[in-house]
Amino acid sequence: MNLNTRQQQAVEATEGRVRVIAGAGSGKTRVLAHRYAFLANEVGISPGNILCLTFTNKAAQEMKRRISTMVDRGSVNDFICTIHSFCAKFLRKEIYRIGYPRNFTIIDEEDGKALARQAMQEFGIDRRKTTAERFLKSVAAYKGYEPMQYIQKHLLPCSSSEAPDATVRYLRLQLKQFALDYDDLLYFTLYILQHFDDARKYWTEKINYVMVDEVQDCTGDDWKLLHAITENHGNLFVVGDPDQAIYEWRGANPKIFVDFKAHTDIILNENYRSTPDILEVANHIIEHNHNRVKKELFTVKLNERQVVHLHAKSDKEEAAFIASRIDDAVKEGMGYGDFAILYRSSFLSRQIEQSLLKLHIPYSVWGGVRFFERKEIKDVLSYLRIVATDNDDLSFRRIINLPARKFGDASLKALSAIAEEEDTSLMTALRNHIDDKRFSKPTLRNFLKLIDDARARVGIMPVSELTDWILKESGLGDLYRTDEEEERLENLTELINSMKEFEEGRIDEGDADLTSYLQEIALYTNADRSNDSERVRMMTIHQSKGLEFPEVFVIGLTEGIFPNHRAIRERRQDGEEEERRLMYVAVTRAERMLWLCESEGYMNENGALKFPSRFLSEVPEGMLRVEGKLDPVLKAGTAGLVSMLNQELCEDGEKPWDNGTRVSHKIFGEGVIEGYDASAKSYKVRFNASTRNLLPHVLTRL
Ligand SMILES: Nc1ncnc2c1ncn2[C@@H]1O[C@H](COP(=O)(O)OP(=O)(O)OP(=O)(O)O)[C@@H](O)[C@H]1O
Repeated sequence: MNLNTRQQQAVEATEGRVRVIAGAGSGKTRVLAHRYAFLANEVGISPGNILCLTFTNKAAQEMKRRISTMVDRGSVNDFICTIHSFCAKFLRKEIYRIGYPRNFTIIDEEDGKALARQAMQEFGIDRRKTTAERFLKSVAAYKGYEPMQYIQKHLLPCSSSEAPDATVRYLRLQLKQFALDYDDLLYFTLYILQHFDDARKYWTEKINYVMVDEVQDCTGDDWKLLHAITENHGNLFVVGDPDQAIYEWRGANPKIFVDFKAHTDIILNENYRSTPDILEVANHIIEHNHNRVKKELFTVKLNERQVVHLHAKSDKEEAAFIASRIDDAVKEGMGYGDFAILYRSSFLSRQIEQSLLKLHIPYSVWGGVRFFERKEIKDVLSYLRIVATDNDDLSFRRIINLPARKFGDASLKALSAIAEEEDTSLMTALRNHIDDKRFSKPTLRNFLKLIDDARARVGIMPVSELTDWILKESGLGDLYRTDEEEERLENLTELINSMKEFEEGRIDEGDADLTSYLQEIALYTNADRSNDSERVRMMTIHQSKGLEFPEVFVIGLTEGIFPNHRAIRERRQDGEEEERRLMYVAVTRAERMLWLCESEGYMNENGALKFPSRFLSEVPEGMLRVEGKLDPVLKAGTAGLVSMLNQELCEDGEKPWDNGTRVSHKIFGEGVIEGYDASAKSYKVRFNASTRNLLPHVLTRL
């Protein structure tokens, strides 16, 4: 099977709780795929009883592809997916229990923002003060605080009122459309598992084996679901790498993985991806983290080219160097797809893009604007959503005047008032009041007819054909053709291609209907769809997770940018360590050649001089070949900047004790603080007989 002893052991450890701590490039994807095949082929478990969870949709597709080469075709099923898409599948079957229709909608971040804006506007929240994004964060915190209570209180259709504020209003808008965001998918699934015995019995008996990839990036709620779903059989196999935990800032909790009590523990530390030099750089950097499970990666591969520290005089020069290196290498026989350019923050891509364009090097930016978040894609999907259900007010608002139907703000306001009063959706209100003279226009009648005609075609036409039909009949296609934005038409063609792929994938299951498509698509991101084998790939390091490339450039390695000082200021040591893990992820993406790039100049943020990242100094002298003229003064500059930041954090962290705090001193006895001198960092302490100014280290707080 082409596995090493430990990998083999992991594959065959099928029963109970198994934890695999897998270093970068140590073959965890391979282990997961083989384990699935082992369960299906050797142990004889039906794939319908195995749940294999990946971090992204793209990873799920890749996993399916790998597994399909090892098992019968019928064995690759829908239970190889992300946690959120598992929840969507679960809810499609079970959500009726709490009064929701099976064709509930899933709202992504953009949809959420639109709802947020509406709620904020109604409650007069100034959008210059609170952005929709920030508002949504507070909603998420509200939900996450007591998810079960929040569902009962706000999201069950029978739920009763609470004095409305913007958050409550937002939740009502969600309920009105039966719309679930990503958090809700998880919470609703947990809710049903906890509150409906027969549902719990069915699912926990059905799922005999659960395997989870990238488990270090699971949140506490994800873990709750893993425990709930394995309650019956107890077979939970988790794979992850604490050194690659890069989503703590978003609520992931890698500590749960580190503390997980398994029946079987396996460590994979043989790396098959990178050359020894690259690994050594990675090992040296990650060693600087204190909170980690120590594991040293090794490889039997041979070195090819030394890792380079590229130092340029300006970011323009840095970009030009990279473009010309790629150009030369391609002339010597490498492919554009062999290169990846990784960065901490997306603004760093612009300069490189310009240089690549200059040399006519094909490239793609992953996640610039995510494919399914582009305007034209969302417009078409909104049409499809309205065809699927009248309840979707968001989609209605988006398309009712697209193309123009003489339905402006005033009409929308009038219709909204009616819908609110009658407690129906905008679409239903329009249907019921089409004879009202405010709405009785041929354009609007045509719109209703278009939607009804499309609805009659659902189930007869595949989704791809239906979409094509809507583009023609609605006039949307023409609109984009006159838009002069070539890209939009290309994207629409690509959307229809994606639908065809979806239909082909589902042909055996008879599950390629419009609702399933819309639910699936709501979970997609741009990274899920690109076929970039002939292009240089540019992406943030977060997006590079799980990928590998022969040659990698990590750009913008400037202290402050990477590690990002904002992250460190906000989360102190945790922030610094997560930045370092991000660096570790970046370095370990490279197979044969690695460039660590930075340049001189000034920071955008504050105009200060740029200095090389501390991560570069964490690699022992001589291990990196320096390209460019690196003045030793710059290194000293980095050290100065780091210590200044530490100093700042230290001072911030030492909040002085309040006046009145009781303390004791070896000689003077007990006393009470009466003041603090920030410049001397000393306290004024009153003792029985006198007052003294003393430094904190001689005082003990009582
Ligand atoms: N036993 C093996 N023999 C040969 N090659 C292997 C073996 N195991 C894994 N590989 C190869 O090593 C590379 C890394 O494997 P894989 O992508 O599964 O690693 P990973 O642990 O998921 O990495 P990361 O966590 O860094 O994303 C792949 O190219 C894979 O084919």
